[in-house]
Amino acid sequence: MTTAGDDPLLRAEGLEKYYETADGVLDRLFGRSETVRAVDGVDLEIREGETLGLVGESGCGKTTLGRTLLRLLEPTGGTITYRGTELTDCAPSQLRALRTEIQYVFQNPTASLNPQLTVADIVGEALAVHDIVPDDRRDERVRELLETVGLRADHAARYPREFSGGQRQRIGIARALAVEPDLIVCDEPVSGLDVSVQARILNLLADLQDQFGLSYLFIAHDLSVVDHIADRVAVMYLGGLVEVGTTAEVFADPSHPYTEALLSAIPEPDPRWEGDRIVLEESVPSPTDPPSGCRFHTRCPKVIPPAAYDLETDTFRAIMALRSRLAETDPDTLHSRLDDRDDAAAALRDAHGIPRRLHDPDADAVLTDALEAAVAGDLERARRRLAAAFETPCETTAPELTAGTADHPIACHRFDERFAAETDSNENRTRSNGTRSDHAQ
Ligand SMILES: Nc1ncnc2c1ncn2[C@@H]1O[C@H](COP(=O)(O)OP(=O)(O)OP(=O)(O)O)[C@@H](O)[C@H]1O
Repeated sequence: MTTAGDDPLLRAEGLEKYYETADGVLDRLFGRSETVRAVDGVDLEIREGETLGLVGESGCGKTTLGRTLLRLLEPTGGTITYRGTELTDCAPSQLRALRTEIQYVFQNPTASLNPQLTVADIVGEALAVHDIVPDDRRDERVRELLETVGLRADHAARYPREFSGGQRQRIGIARALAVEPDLIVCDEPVSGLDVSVQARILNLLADLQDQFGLSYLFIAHDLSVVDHIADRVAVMYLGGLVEVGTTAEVFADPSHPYTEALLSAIPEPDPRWEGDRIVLEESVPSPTDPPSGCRFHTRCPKVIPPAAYDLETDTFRAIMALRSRLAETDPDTLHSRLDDRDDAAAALRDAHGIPRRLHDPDADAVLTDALEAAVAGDLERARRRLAAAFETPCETTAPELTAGTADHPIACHRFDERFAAETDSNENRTRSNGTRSDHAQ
């Protein structure tokens, strides 16, 4: 279906969409506004005739990216090029013309269809606005479109409320098709529908693609849906893409730890999937204050431990959790909780799942010193000691979507040669886990 190697149909480079949360002038005046970095430097290509799946947890910025690509939302940075024309520079009249070529199918068909209008009006409106067919042919064209999406021609006279969820989504698809687009952004088009209805809508989209040579950006949080429909998949985390590749490759051999975790969470994983189930702790951090370096490092099961110490990833993750707990803790609160405990330092280790003695004596000495400082009330020293000693490259350097291959790029230091030494020594530790474990000490 794809024509890899040709110029892409649409290309986004360094695309950004930041929201300002200030409600008005007063909020801005008193500095009560926050910047939500919903899409933060995305490079993306959609190729002619392909379906590109866009996946990620709720709040990662998928909808914002989809809508910004069409300039339904104004980008705050970066460029979007469609068939060689830069959308970000387009005058409104040119953009209106291009809108016939790129369409959007909304997640919630009920909310996106005006309940006051008949189906003929809803689908016909697009024909009229863009002057697609002469007025006297409009009704006929609406009836044809309804039949194309598997509805009956006589449904034209009815109102959206008279249809089921799946039928409403077909109306949304007919409306998008009316202007004879080349590219349709489908935003969770089957979520909320029964599984059997989902399958019928997905089949319809595939048939329409074959019939009209359409390209799709298919946004979904359900990876099994994407596995069925997408040629390639782009994985999004907290405003950025972390991995892009063919669906077959990404599903069979996910590289980014975030992709691995998403795939492992599918209720009935793909038979090609051979990894363990990975439970991601906590939810996606706020895009108003995203973590430094790799945004996923705070949740990453494979975060790279510092090269200076011989630490297993699990132990290092536990130390990171202690670090972030101490960074957030008020000194008085900590002191009052630990004050009357002789074993306060050991209790802090236990509470975070850190072994009473680390295998690496140097690492243990730093940790012991930091815990003693914390227990003595010198939280600042504890924080400094931990931050200086237990710093991961994942928190200091943001990975770019350049590791891996050109066709399967991955934004993860584990695939970046610059961090090969750290990654290799960590992999060796993990492999030798059977013979030695921090937790066995
Ligand atoms: N109009 C807005 N103003 C401020 N913040 C917004 C706005 N719209 C979305 N956001 C925030 O931007 C981030 C990305 O939201 P977005 O809806 O694009 O994510 P998503 O991956 O599509 O999530 P979902 O699957 O839940 O729709 C979220 O933190 C969201 O709260």
